[in-house]
Amino acid sequence: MASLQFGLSSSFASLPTASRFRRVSVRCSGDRQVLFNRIAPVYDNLNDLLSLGQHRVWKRMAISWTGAKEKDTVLDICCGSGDLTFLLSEKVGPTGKVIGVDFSKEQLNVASSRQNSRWRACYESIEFVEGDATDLPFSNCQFDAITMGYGLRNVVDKKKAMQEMFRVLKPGGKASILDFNKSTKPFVASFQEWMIDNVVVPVATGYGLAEEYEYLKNSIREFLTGKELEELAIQAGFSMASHYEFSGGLMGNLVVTR
Ligand SMILES: C/C(=C\Cc1cc(O)c2ccccc2c1O)CCC[C@H](C)CCC[C@H](C)CCCC(C)C
Ligand SMILES: C[S@@+](CC[C@H](N)C(=O)[O-])C[C@H]1O[C@@H](n2cnc3c(N)ncnc32)[C@H](O)[C@@H]1O
Repeated sequence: MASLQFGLSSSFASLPTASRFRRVSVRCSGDRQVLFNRIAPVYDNLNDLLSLGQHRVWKRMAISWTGAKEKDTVLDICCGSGDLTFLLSEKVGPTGKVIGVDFSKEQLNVASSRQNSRWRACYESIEFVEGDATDLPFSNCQFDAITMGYGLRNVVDKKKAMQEMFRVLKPGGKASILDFNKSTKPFVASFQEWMIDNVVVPVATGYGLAEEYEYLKNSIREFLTGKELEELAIQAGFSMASHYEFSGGLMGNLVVTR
């Protein structure tokens, strides 16, 4: 039975469109919540189109790094429309438990309707919950593994999000954090920005979402490098942290062990 719990309310969702955005300057958490609500109806299609389907490969890699197995209880933070949540449920099976958490009601609605529209025994073990990555509505040491795909970069308080991941993971549990890589190589960083300016934004403009996708470039500029992410994880208490770059350095995955 599909399940969707709503714990928070978006005080920004009812604002008129004109007051929701100022060009590319998406700074506070409420603005980001509005942004992800707005892109929800086209988010999955655009990911397939812009990455030429590659994001599915990156997500499978992220899942394999969690070490999740049958019967585990696992969490997908910033689950959005649920790609990683569904993949996790295939790993833990119908006897496991999977929770997808996100603060965008519209993304959760897409995730929930995907859960209802394609039945698989393992999808019965999924629960979607509305909540904030910096204040997770779960008790300490509850999860065997965690995923977070393209989430951490969008969270305003990244240190708090990392501390929350540490708190809810069981000792020995792993979190796998997939995102754009903030490369230290000037050529890679320039190519990434070129792709966003010349491919991503023009395509998104066709969907009336130019500003929402322009935000990507600044969010990567303001993100942490692989080394800085490893340091943040160690400061949050994790015993091991390794960051891997792939797809020519465009993408990265941080793997941390509690
Ligand atoms: C996975 C993709 C986007 C996720 C995504 C993440 C965000 O934080 C957003 C924030 C605001 C709006 C939208 C998003 C969002 O969609 C798609 C990524 C596509 C890449 C920009 C382009 C990838 C190019 C390639 C096809 C890879 C080529 C690899 C080659 C080996 C060099
Ligand atoms: C780019 S999407 C990624 C969705 C999905 N994980 C994927 O890989 O396709 C980022 C998601 O993070 C969510 N998000 C951003 N900040 C958040 C926060 N502080 N708490 C909960 N969710 C958040 C957004 O609502 C959005 O659904």
